[in-house]
Amino acid sequence: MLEARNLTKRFGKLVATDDVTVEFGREDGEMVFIVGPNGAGKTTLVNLLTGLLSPDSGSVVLDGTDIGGLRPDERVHEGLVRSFQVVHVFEEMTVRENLRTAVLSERGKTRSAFSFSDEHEEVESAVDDLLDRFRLRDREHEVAETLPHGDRKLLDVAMSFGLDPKYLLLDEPTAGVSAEETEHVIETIVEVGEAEGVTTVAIEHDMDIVSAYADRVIALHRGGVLGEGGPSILETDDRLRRVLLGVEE
Ligand SMILES: Nc1ncnc2c1ncn2[C@@H]1O[C@H](COP(=O)(O)OP(=O)(O)OP(=O)(O)O)[C@@H](O)[C@H]1O
Repeated sequence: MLEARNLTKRFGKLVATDDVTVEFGREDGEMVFIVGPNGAGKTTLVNLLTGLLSPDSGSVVLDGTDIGGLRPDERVHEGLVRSFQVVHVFEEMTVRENLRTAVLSERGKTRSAFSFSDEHEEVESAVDDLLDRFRLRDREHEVAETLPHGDRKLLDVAMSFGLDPKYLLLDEPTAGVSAEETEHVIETIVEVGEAEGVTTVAIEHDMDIVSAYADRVIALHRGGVLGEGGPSILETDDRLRRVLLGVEE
């Protein structure tokens, strides 16, 4: 279980995260969407969870342990992995080479336990697995910068996945992806998360996607939690609906 307990973050006078207490994670993983109008504090919350920002007060607790003292890279080793709104891939490397760097980085921890040839085989087979799961097999020898945006995004998420997350936090995975590719991208991410029991937490602005794929929705507004529940709250919670539509402050 990943928990935010009474997290507060201020930028000067602005309270970007206001006493937020939320939990993520079921035994078999879940798909959680964080929604809210521009400036609601969605990215700030993700940055606090992953350690890119330190809270002014409150704590981040992973499986019962306060991880506030851990750097972002140390949190990755604990299974807390994030990807950014802007794709972070090695542009001049092929899809396969990119995925290999992620798998090698994850294995850096255990490298001494393998002989070179065993390790080589295991790495390549982990890369094959990612290519298949993220439906990138046809593209494996293509250079990242030439990929359509949807596949670049999938490559980016696949690289995060190569780091063996228990919790995968995605900042707007469908941002900049064409309408035709959006469903393919989100469907693939949801499918892989479900198959591996990974809890995926995604910031999302497209309410059709949230309705279709969420196990749970957390709505933020002015830094605080406005509502939380199954995707039906998008219809049934009138205030929440109006805030998301931008017709109520
Ligand atoms: N580093 C910073 N310094 C000052 N203000 C910041 C900083 N980061 C975020 N903010 C402010 O904090 C508030 C919350 O920002 P945040 O990016 O978390 O919102 P968001 O819900 O992710 O918005 P969007 O949907 O537009 O990405 C905003 O008013 C933003 O301008």
